Amino acid sequence: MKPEQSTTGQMRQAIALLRRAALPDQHHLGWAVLWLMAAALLEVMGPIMGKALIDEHLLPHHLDWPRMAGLLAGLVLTGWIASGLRYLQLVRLSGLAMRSVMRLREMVYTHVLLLPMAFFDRAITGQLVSRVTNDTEAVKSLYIQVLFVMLDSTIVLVGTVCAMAWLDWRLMLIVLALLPAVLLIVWLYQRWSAPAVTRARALRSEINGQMAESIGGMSVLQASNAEARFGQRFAATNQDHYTARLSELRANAWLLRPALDLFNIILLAAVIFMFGHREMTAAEVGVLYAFISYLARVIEPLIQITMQFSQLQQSVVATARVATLLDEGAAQEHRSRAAATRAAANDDDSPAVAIRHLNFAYNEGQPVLHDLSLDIAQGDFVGIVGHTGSGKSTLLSLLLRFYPAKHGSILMHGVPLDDIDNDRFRAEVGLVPQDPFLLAASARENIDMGRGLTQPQIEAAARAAHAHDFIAALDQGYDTPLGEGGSRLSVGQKQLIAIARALAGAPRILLLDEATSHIDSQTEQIVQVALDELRGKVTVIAIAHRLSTIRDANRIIVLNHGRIAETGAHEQLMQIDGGLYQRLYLLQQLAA
Ligand SMILES: Nc1ncnc2c1ncn2[C@@H]1O[C@H](COP(=O)(O)OP(=O)(O)OP(=O)(O)O)[C@@H](O)[C@H]1O
Repeated sequence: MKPEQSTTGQMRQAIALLRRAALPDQHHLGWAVLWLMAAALLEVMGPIMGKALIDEHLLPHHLDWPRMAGLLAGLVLTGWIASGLRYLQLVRLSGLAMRSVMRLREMVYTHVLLLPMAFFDRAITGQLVSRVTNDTEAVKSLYIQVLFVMLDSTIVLVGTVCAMAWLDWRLMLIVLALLPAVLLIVWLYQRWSAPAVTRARALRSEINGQMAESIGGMSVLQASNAEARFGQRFAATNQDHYTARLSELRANAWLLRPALDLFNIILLAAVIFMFGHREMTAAEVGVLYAFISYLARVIEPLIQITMQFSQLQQSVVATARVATLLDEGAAQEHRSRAAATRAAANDDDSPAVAIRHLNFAYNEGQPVLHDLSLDIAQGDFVGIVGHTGSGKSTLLSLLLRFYPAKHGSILMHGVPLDDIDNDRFRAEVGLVPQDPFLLAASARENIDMGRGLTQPQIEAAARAAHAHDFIAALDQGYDTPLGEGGSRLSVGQKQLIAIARALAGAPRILLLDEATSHIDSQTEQIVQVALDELRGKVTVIAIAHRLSTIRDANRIIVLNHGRIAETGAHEQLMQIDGGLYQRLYLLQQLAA
């Protein structure tokens, strides 16, 4: 991920992203501001009507009943309409916020799907998931808690101060002069409670982390009889979280509320004192009433605005993190170069794979592959072996276009890899990974992978992978849910489904990345038979730690420190006395 930005940079990023996410709903924002202003105006009018009722009718005993009833009705109605408007705006903004979160999540997820493999070498899964779930959720609080509350409070504050100034500007100045004390109280509260808030938040993630870790490693945990220890660890973290939350609440109960209540009384006393100092005329009693009504409306918005600052900070940081992720460059887009692709599709003579002087390094100055050149004929079965770290998976990743081959070239059926458009490339090249990634879905869905294949196509692929019999024997056949990660199947069965999935796309080239490492010998034999049946029809390139898997390959490439050390069929390589392959083979025989 990119380095952290400055606060202004983050703010700019967050605002740009918010605008992008809320673009289709922009008119709602305009209306929200308008209605909030109307609500504030109505609220400010209430005490003015109260003042008129006291000063013009009650004190002078001028009992003009129709006008008094009108003022009273106005008092009730303005308050009622104002709270109605505020509620409607909250609903409108909540809708906008939730739609923005939905759009953002979609944007982030689809973007992550397009990121190059090099990104995932650096990324931490938990953090990425958190970007899609928690950080996008922070956008909602940015709209509702921060924007709504701040906007609402500012409008009410400005409106109230204006009304106070209209009633008695000197009194208004006194109230304004005392208000910074509210800011001081809230600032002190935030300083006092901030460590507890941060700690509570960190402990909440810790609780989630412990839970996820325990569920993920349940078999190891139970097998090691570690339930009690993990339970104690969890209880301790839970207790810490409780304590942190408690100190947060204590700061609120002991400092914030009492101090603000006290301040409210001081302000009230100051206003009454000022009135006492003047010769109070009957007309001023109404002003006193209006001022007292306004006091609460001045203090509450100020508290709200100040309290939102820390939330604003957190939301901006989270939103900026999402923006940074969206700024990550997507993988190179491979557009259709139709002419080249078509020409190659008809070129039956060119090798399935031609590698020319290929050099590769993940990190500059640390080469992994050195000047590799290799031709693989169509329909060949080629095995790649070598010590751990010799570059086998790297070569496969380059063949799969997970990383761009910057030095040297790779051609498939005569076309440079970069010139084949994405859909065609993914249809032509199938992959069976070491870890057969299965969805928590049915066997059919796991083979289909959303390609919309027909049942005969799925069944044919399953038969070719020798997976049909065990799938058909499941209680609901192809529709049997396989459980999370295929938990209802054995490792070997999962691998056969992964092979069926790769074959279902009718690839011209099939890549196997240590597909037999974790399976039993019996399933390995099934895989061998399946591969044998593909001979001549599909080009198979298989990395194998288990040399028995590729023993029958037409050709075996032995890699050593990123270079081709030996190449030939099994029998030929076994003839090389002291050769790398011979040693690897004999070692495995000894171990067996
Ligand atoms: N994503 C990566 N980023 C940086 N270096 C990497 C990355 N993947 C592999 N390497 C390095 O490249 C070298 C070759 O690794 P590679 O995985 O290709 O070897 P391998 O022959 O497939 O090994 P194994 O049999 O253990 O899977 C190793 O030194 C490894 O540390």
